[in-house]
Amino acid sequence: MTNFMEYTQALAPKTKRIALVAHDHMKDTLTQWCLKHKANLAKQTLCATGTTGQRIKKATGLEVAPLLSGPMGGDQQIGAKIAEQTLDILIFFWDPLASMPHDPDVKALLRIAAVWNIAVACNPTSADYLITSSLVNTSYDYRVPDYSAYAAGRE
Ligand SMILES: O=C(CO)COP(=O)(O)O
Repeated sequence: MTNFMEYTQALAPKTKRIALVAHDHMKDTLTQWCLKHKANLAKQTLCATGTTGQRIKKATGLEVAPLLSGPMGGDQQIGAKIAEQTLDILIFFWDPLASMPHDPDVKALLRIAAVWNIAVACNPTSADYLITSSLVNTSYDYRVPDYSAYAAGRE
């Protein structure tokens, strides 16, 4: 298995670290989206949950660091990267028309992405806007929220 941290450290600081995830009915959509933005994505550091990553790799030839399959803990692995501040962007085409056995993991991933103020896109239109943003290919450093006042208020 390729080490995502090694990728991250070896690449230029402008490179954004992006996680790609799609539920089964959305995998074709994400694969098409990756083909459309292949040139841009090739400049970034990519990781993906198991099955999603295999599909993207096969369709695009992009280098994608593999994680576990979503229901087996892949969503949680991505959540851990966000909490450790080693991920900048989450592209997650979750399925709005199906329930998932690992729904708590899906919800936890979206929650932790909001907590750490990372960029998230959940559909192709938002993902188009995000990946074509001038911020993607700069060393723009997003602000990590300060929740100390909130924590103090709860004591
Ligand atoms: O279930 C997923 C995200 O919640 C995606 O997992 P796979 O990429 O392994 O299908």
